Amino acid sequence: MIGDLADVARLTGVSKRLGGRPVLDGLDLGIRAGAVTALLGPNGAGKTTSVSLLTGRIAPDAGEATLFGLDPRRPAARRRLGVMLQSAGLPDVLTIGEVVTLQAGYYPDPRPVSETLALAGLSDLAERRCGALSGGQARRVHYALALCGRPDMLVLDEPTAAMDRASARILWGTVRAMADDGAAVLLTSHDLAEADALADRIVVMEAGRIVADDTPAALRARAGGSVIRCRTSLTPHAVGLLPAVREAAMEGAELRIVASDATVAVRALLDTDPGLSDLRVADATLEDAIATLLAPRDERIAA
Ligand SMILES: Nc1ncnc2c1ncn2[C@@H]1O[C@H](COP(=O)(O)OP(=O)(O)OP(=O)(O)O)[C@@H](O)[C@H]1O
Repeated sequence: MIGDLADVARLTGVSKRLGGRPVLDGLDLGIRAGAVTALLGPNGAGKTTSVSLLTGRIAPDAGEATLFGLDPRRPAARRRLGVMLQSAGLPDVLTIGEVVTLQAGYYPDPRPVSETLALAGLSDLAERRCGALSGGQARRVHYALALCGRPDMLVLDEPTAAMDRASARILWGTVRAMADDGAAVLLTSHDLAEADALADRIVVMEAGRIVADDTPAALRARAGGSVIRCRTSLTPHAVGLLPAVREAAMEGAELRIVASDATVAVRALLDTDPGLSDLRVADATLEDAIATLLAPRDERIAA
């Protein structure tokens, strides 16, 4: 909630143009302490731009960005921030232990290097040169660099993108522990299973606006009970009028239907289109909920 005292970072009425086009227009977003907030949305929605504004990498054209109550570009604010970006280089000739030691030296109260390496799952790789790392190992080093200063706010941009599931689970566990310890964590991800597993709160952006801001459970509940997929000659509009159908939209060549009662909806579908094929029914997931939120308006028929 905007104005919440527990917000450690905040965008208030922020507008930003990039390349001559409006990217954000009057955006309000507060990031809370002690919680993991996931920023989700399709490519180009404005997630990275929002993160760049909150972390002081760019300044708003209008409105205000604050970090710990200060302009995010102020060193006093940035010292309390740990950031893991998608694209950042590492010095090839230094070892992992050396880059972490170097980075920790910039902070007033850093973690011991051995603790940082352990949290990032890098204890066995401390002597390895950064030029000889796999993509997933390099991501773990970036994670170590983000958390070595014991930050009050941790910003993770697609943190597990190149990681295997085991490394991702280590990261999720330590991120959760830091949030439980009081840190504000802001995460962007295209991995909805990651967001569902980790986030206390999910903010969905589309075209520079916030279209949902809720807990994962509340978002899932919004998608309804079940999702039905099938091939049918019926239009989404016709299916939207059937009993128990909440929404219907094309997804490639298939029709995707959100139903409050799958049995009632399936019976009506089969009665109306005996030629219907490839029928599948599943519980609604977070991915379904977000697909529903982001479906093009003219394809989405609410019953
Ligand atoms: N430096 C720039 N110059 C011009 N346009 C830009 C610049 N940076 C971003 N944009 C545009 O701003 C919009 C939002 O970009 P942004 O990177 O914030 O999206 P995103 O939600 O992070 O996307 P992704 O999921 O692809 O990372 C896009 O249309 C993008 O093309």
